Amino acid sequence: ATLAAGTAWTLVKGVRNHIRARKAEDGASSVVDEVSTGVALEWQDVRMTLLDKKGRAKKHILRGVNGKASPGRLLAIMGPSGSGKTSLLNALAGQTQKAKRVKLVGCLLVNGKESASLKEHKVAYVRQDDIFYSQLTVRETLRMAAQLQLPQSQPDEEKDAYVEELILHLGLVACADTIVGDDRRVRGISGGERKRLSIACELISSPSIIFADEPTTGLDSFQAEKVVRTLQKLARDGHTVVCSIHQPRGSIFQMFDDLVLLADGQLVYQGAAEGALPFFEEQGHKCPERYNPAEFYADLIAYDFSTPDLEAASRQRVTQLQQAFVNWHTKHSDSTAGAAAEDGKEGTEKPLIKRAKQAVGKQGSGWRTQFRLLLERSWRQVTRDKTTNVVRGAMNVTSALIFGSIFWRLGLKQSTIQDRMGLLQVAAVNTAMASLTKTINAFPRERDIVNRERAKGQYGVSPYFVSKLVAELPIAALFPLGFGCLLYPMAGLHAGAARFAQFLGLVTLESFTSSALGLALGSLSPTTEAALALGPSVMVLFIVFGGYYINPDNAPRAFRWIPRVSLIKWAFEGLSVNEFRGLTFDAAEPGDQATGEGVLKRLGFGDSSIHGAAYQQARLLGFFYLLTFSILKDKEPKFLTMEAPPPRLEELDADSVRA
Ligand SMILES: Nc1ncnc2c1ncn2[C@@H]1O[C@H](COP(=O)(O)OP(=O)(O)OP(=O)(O)O)[C@@H](O)[C@H]1O
Repeated sequence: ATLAAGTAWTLVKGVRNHIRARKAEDGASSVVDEVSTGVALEWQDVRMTLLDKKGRAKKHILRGVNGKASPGRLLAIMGPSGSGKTSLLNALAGQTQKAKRVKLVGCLLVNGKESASLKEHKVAYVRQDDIFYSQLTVRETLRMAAQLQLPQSQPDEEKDAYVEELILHLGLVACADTIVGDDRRVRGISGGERKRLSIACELISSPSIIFADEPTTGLDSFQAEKVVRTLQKLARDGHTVVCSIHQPRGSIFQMFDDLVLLADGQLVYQGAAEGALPFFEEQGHKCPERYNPAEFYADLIAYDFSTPDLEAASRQRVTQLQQAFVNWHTKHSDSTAGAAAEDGKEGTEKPLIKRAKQAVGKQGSGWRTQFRLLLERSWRQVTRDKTTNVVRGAMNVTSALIFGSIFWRLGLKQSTIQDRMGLLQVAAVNTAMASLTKTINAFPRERDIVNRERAKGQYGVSPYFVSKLVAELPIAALFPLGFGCLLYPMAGLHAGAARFAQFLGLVTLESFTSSALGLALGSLSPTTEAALALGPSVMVLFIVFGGYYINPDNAPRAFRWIPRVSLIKWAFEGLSVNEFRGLTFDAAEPGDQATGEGVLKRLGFGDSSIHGAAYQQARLLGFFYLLTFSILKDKEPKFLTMEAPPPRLEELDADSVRA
C-alpha cells in the first residue's frame, strides 16, 4: 500500500517523460499526434451469439449489454462463472477470436464518437494466463518489450530508465533479476509478480485503456489485493481500467468505482459500485451489515442447481432483477454512473495524464534490430535452460552407451550385416524421436507468446523465425554429435575419418529435419497435447517406410509417396551407403554376401549416394521450415469487430412513417 501510494506521481512523471520522448520521435511521421485527456468508453446493446450450422442462434452469450468505463475509474465486470465476463471484456477490447459461428454486434462509443473498434487507441489487454519466455529475468523481459515496442531513435538509456520505473512502480524490484519461470517445471517469480509483470509489459506501449481478464485468479488474497491496487493506481493516473473479476473479497471490492453485474449474459446491474446496494435494497434484497457486498451480489445472481425447485426459484429471481434493473436504470442513470464517470474519483482532481496516441501496430524497430533482439532472447532461452539441456544430453549419451554396448564391435562376420542394418535404423529412429519430442514439447507454448506479441505488431515472422533457428541450431547439433561420437567407435562401424564425419553430418542433418517437422506440427496443432499426439503417429509412418521394414514397391500404391517424405528413410539410406560401400565381409558359404555393395543392392540403395540422400534430407528440412513459416504467418490471430446492431423495430416504424 505504501509503495502504491508513494509512487503514483512518479509513475505519472515517468509515463509523461516517456510519452514526450515518443512524441518527439514520432514528430510529423506519427499517424496520430493527438494529446488526449483520457478515453471514455461506452457500449450499447452488445450481443454475442453462437450460431448453429444453419446460421440460427444456438446460444446467447451476451444479450444486449450496455455500460460505460471512464478514465480515472476502475470498473469491475462481475458475475458467476459462465455469465459472459470474459466474452464482454474480449468484445470491448476487440479480442474476440474470429470464428464462423460467433456473431458479435453492438455499438461502441469512444469519447462519445461511434467506433467499430478500439484500433485507433492504445489498448492493453492483460490476459488470464501470463505466458513468458521462462528463462529471461523480469528486467530482461521488460527491456525486450521496450526495445521492440518503443521507437528505434529513442536512446537505450531512456528505454532502460522507463523499464526501471515500471519495475519500481509495479513492485517488481525484489524479483527484477529473477527468471520468470513457468507454471510447469521452471520455478521463477510468484503468481502475483507474474501478473504485475504482465501489466508492466502492457504499460510499455502507454495504453489509454487497460483491460484485465480475471487478474486475481489463482492468487492468494495478499497478492490479489496488490494487483488490484496497482490497477486502481493506474486508473487514478488517468487510464480507463476495465477488469473482470470472479468474487473478490471485501477489501478488493471496495477499490472498484464502477460495477457491471452479469448473469447469463445479461445485465443485472451497471453503474457506480456504491449504487448497487440501494438498487438491490429497492428490490427487497438488503445486504446484511458487515457482509461483503461482492459475495452478497454473487449469491443473489447465481443459479442454484441443488433441486429443480431451487433452480426455478433462482432463475425467477435473476430474471426479475434483470427486468427491475432496466426500469431502475432509466430512472437513476443520471445520478449514478453517468455523473460519477464524468468526474472520476478523488485521484483525478489533478490533471489526467496527457497521452499521445501511437500508431497502433507500428513496430518500434527495424528488421535487423528485431532479429538481434530476438536472437538474444532465443539464445538466452536455449542456453539457460540447463535442466532441459542436461536431460537431453544425458538421454543421448545413455542411448549411445546402450546401443553401443548391444552392438559392441560388430566385426565383419556375415551375421553383422543384419546387425549393422538394425543399428543404422535404430540410430536414425533414436535421433529423430529425440529432437521431435523436444521441439513438440516446447514449441506450441512459445508459438502462443509469439502470436500475442505479433498481434501487437512488435515484430514480423521472418526475424523471429530466422533468429530462432540461428540461436537453436548450434545447441541442437551438440546432441546428435555427442550420440554419434560415442556410438560410432563403440559399434566399430566402417573405419575412416571421412566416414565418421559423414555419419555425424547425416545424423545431425536428420536431427534438424525432425526438429523442423516438430515445428510444423507444433504450429499446426492447437495445443501441446495435440502436437504430442500427432508427432509420434507421423513418425511411426516414417519409420515403417524408413527403408528397413518394407520395400515400398510391395506396399499399396497409395502409400508409395511416403518414403519420399520420410526423414528416417533418407537418413537410413545415407547411413547405409556410408557404412556398406567399400566394406568386405567374411564369406565362407555359397550365397554369403561378400561386399557391402551387394547389401546396398538388396536394400534397394544400389544406385544411391550419400550426397543424394543428404540433399533429399536437406530438401525436406527446407520444406518443413517453409511450412512452419507459412503456418505462422497465416495463423496470425484474427479478431471479430463489432457489427452495428440491426435497427430496432421502433426505428424501422419511424422510417417507414417518414417514407
Ligand atoms: N467461442 C465460443 N464458443 C462456444 N461457447 C462460448 C464461446 N465463447 C464463450 N462461450 C460460452 O459463453 C459462456 C460465457 O463464457 P465466458 O468465458 O465469457 O464466461 P465467464 O463469465 O468469463 O466465465 P468464467 O468466470 O468461468 O471465466 C460460457 O458458457 C462459454 O462456454
